Amino acid sequence: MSANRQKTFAAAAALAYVEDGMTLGLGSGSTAEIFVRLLGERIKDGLRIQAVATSNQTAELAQEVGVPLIDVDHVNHISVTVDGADEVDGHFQLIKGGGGCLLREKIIAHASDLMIVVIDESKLVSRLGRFALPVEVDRFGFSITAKQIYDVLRACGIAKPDVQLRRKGDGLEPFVTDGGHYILDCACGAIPDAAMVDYRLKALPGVVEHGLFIGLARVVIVGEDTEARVLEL
Ligand SMILES: O=C(CO)[C@H](O)[C@H](O)COP(=O)(O)O
Repeated sequence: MSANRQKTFAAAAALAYVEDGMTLGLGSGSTAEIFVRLLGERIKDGLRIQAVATSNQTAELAQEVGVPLIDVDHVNHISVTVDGADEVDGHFQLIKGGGGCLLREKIIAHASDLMIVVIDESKLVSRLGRFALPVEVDRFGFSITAKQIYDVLRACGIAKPDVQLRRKGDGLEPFVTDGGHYILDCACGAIPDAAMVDYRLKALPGVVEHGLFIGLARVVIVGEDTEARVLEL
């Protein structure tokens, strides 16, 4: 069955958490985009909400489908954020950033009363690390930072980390985030202690943010072939 169908079940189930008058955080990526489109339909039917977007791409889509956006610096309170993920483990720890939006996604998730993650079944893992961990870094001295990240990952028990600068589709130019930073994709294989990696990466001066989301998600909605399964912490 298609991942797209599963993503649609998950995104549709997240609408049950949306109430009139809320300010929502809108995640990024294909599953979050399905949610934004469904939200746009609800708004046409009379739902009244406002939203902040976690990427320029999501902001453009929200405008296209009629979801009212508010400037992030004019937001007092975010009730619910709905976002996708690249991996989710049994403790609701996530790897995010496959789309390169992890910094804004983490800022908004952290500021929200509730983060809901919407995924297809393929994203559930017993241990994080099969998906390369994205780390957003300042462009200045990124090669130095890459070496430091390698050393941190080794010190965290990852035997052979592979740290690669993310490039655009053409493979020539580095990928640049909405915030103007580079992404280093760190293939780890498996991450034995995600909390330690989180702590030690954040201590590096060149690291702006990384894609480990720990202690943020409280609801995970897994799209399956015929329905969505709602997991709550
Ligand atoms: O973290 C993200 C973007 O930075 C996305 O949420 C993540 O990559 C999942 O995307 P998709 O729903 O397309 O599989």
